Amino acid sequence: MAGNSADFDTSSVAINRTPRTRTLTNSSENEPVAVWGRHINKSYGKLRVLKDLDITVPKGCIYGLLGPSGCGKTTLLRCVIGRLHMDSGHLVVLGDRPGSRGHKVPGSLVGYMPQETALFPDLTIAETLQYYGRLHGMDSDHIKARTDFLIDFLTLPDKSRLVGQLSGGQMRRVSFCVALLHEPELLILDEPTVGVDPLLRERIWDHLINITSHMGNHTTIILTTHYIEEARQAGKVGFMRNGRILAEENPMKIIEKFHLNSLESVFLKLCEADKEGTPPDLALPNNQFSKSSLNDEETVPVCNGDDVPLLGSVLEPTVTHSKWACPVGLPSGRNIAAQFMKNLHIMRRKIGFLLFQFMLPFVEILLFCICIGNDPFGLHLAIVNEDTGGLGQRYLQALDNHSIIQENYTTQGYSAAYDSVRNGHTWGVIHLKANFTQDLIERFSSITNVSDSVINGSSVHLQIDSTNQQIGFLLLKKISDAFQTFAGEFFTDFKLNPRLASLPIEIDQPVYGNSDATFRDFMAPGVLISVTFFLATGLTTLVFVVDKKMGLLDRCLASGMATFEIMLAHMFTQMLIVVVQIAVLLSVALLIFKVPCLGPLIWVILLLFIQGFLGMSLGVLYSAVCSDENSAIQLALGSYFPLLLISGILWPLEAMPVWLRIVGYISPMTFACEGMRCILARGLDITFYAVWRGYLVSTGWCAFIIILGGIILRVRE
Ligand SMILES: Nc1ncnc2c1ncn2[C@@H]1O[C@H](COP(=O)(O)OP(=O)(O)OP(=O)(O)O)[C@@H](O)[C@H]1O
Repeated sequence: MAGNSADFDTSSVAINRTPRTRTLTNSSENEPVAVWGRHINKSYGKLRVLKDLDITVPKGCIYGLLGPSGCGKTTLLRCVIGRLHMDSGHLVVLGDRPGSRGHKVPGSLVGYMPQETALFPDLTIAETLQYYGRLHGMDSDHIKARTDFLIDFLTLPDKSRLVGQLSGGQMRRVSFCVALLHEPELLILDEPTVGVDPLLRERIWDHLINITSHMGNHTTIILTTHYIEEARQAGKVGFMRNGRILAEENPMKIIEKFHLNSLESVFLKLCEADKEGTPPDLALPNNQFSKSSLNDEETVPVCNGDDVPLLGSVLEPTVTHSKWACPVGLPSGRNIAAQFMKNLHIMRRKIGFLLFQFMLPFVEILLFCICIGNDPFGLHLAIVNEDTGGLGQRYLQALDNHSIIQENYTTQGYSAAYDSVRNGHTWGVIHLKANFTQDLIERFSSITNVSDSVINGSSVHLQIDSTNQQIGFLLLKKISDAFQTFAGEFFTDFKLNPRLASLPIEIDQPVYGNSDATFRDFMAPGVLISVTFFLATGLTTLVFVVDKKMGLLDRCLASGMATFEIMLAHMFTQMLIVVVQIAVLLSVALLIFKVPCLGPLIWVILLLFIQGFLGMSLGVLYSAVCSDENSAIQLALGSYFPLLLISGILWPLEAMPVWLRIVGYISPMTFACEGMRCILARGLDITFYAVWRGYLVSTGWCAFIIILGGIILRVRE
């Protein structure tokens, strides 16, 4: 690669420019440099992990990063691949700052093998490599050839085996394959030989030496290892302690310099010297970029080529919060497609989960249609009929026998009937007094001169248990309906107009809906919206949480994917499930239970589709906010009921206090629910304000939540 490049002389460094990367060279030896870092600082909260660290990794070299557990090796590597942002310092990787716009670090210039396995257990080995190959823009033939080679080289089992069924060591080797797959210029391997048998470890080292020595300076490798002596095979080792690199040198040279016989002894010696605060006579040999040399003249070297001045921009002042320096670019179709295909493979393996997802809306809407909206029936009422004239009995015969089961307490008396209500055996008492017939005749015949006692004696006396409002309403309605029927017949007998028995209120045909509308008709639009919304939320609530925990998210991002692309791909995949869920919901509600749909079905489907998308966005937001499954599930469950209550789905919004109504109006489902009600029950289409407002607000919420989720994910990275 270097051979193809045009050289630029600088006062302190030489820069080679190639189509893939810009190369920084160490001026004293004219040695091209792959990674160059100075004064790197990084803290996690109050914990200072990297402390003014310097590192120089020559191109085409194997660099062994050695140090005790917790000294900051992984943190440094994650800074190098652009997955962590330094608090301050200068870092140049393959000619530019990691994470800078257009630079494929993180991305295809790097192959990253993290410490944890970070593989999708539901993919086969071949699918795993195919996924990462696609992310790196490799064509199918190339991916296949590399897959066959790597499987053979790392003695992996058949490529159709599921990753989740491999042993720990085999998984680590697959993880190693992923890093090697696209033959990147920089390989970052965090403990590549852990859990690998000595024979294979030797082969791995041979391969690493092979790819660094037989391809010019094309490939540079930085690796960490706990087997300190295996790093003798590296071209350069860096001894790290307490967030600093104590020394960098060729392993054999450093052993010689200290007159010791192992790297371990050298490291001990360096640590002792560091503890005593007297650095051994070794500090960063041949390093022209050491702290002392970072004076003004050298930090901004002049580029005398006619191309982009490189180091001037590279060595800008301290980098802080560079995550804001590179705003989200346009999502890449290739990345989204790769992620989408990967998600489809995983989904295919989870048939049980899929069936469950399709059964859920079926069961929910079925139960709703069966359980909600029907009139209660078989309600026991205690009857005390002391009337002997016959009209009392005639009235009781007018009662709806399906709704009310009459229990005769006439002989036991009123107090026994009352006790039956108190004991919960009946819902109320109907009491007809002894003179009911005579008093009623007098009431109707001498309407101008009726005494209170006649009115009292001719009334149906009712005492009910009103703890259940719906049952109370129904009993009152049935008992008064029965009276009107009975009185109408009574008037007919006397050749009078039966309508005299009715209240003097004429109820005409409703403008919208019908006079026998049920509570189900009121709730159905909201239930369709809320079931779609919450099922979709459930689908995505855990996606990032699980990926984050397993290190999968980190690896995808290190491969050049943007969080936004992962989000979109997840939503596209889950949308397939949501579409089926909507189909199930509508089929059951409209076809089986004949929930009225007077408006165009297409608008119903579209509104549910948007609500599904909105639900998924909310799930993604929960997933972005939470770092473990428990908190994500708690958040999703905790928000379910409040959202349902303030959206006017269970009870009209008009019944809420005004201040809460405002909250209700801005909640994500309220206007959608209103819009849905207008389409289903009123037969309106999208040209009506109450309908298009539902689409507009839902779409606005989608955009807001996706952007917020994207920002939170990016900040939390
Ligand atoms: N995300 C994080 N938040 C807070 N502290 C962290 C985080 N990641 C790492 N640390 C802390 O930073 C220090 C350095 O961690 P790091 O993983 O870089 O060490 P390491 O040298 O790679 O260790 P090992 O060899 O065991 O992997 C440790 O004390 C670790 O607990």
